[in-house]
Amino acid sequence: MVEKKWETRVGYLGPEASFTNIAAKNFFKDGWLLPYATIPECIEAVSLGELEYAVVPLENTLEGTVTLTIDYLFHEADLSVNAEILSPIEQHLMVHPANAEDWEEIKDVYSHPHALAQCYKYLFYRGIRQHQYASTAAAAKFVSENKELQIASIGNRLSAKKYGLVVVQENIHDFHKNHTRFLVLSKDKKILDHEGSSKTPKTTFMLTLPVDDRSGALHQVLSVFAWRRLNLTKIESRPLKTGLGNYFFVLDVMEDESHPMMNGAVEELQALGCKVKSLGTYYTHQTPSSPN
Ligand SMILES: O=C(O)C(=O)Cc1ccccc1
Repeated sequence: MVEKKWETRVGYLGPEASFTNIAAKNFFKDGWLLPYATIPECIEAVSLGELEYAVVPLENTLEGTVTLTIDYLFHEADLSVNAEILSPIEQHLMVHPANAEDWEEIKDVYSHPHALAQCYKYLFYRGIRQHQYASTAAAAKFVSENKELQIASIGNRLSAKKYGLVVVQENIHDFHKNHTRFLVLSKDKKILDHEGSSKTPKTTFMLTLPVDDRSGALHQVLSVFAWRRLNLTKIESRPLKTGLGNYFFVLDVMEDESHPMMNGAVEELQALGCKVKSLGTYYTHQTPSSPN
């Protein structure tokens, strides 16, 4: 492969034509985009210095957090968020052209767990079995290579085109307001400003509560933000993996981490006995719906 030294190396959850690929292409118009088979491999490539940036899915309106991403960022990696990309998501059912006529007979469908979950009602009422794949595009590729299995995949129109599949049912996601939030990650704390980005700073914190298990600890954490009028747009708990009842929290705050109120909030949280880590401040970039 010819090395394109002058370009920014950007990894994404691949293969080509995944939703993540479309989001990454929209944000890094001149980047050298490199597909990775899994989210951890993509994140790891940034940690190892093989890539400057990784683009990975974080959260979806219908199915919530991509736990693999958030858990890997907490437990395994030390990266910062430089931007978030919001993309409208439409899920289509696609099959190999050889199975297009009898597509209604198909009983097995492959896709990323979040894509399957976004179409839960559609699949459930038709008695279709779900099979998880690392990404929607990887599932489309698998379907294209296995026409004798009479299977379908769920994903975007570009992946159908790329892997030679036929869309047999459009927009099968259960709710219409379907968006996915992708993160742009790197080793450095910085805001990647993009033409058309929101310019509204958002900061993501990860924190653990004091170890003494005192009652009202989470209430104290929330009040640190509340009295400073720092607006939280998300709080989520995830297992610390050290025992039942032990969690870390992810908080999104609509402010720049260098703001004096944010410095004060972090200091107060530490004084309460919390361990706090900021993943950095970033802007939001919205993309149009998936290309055809
Ligand atoms: O990028 C993809 O294609 C993925 O499989 C992750 C995903 C799944 C569902 C919606 C958006 C991204």
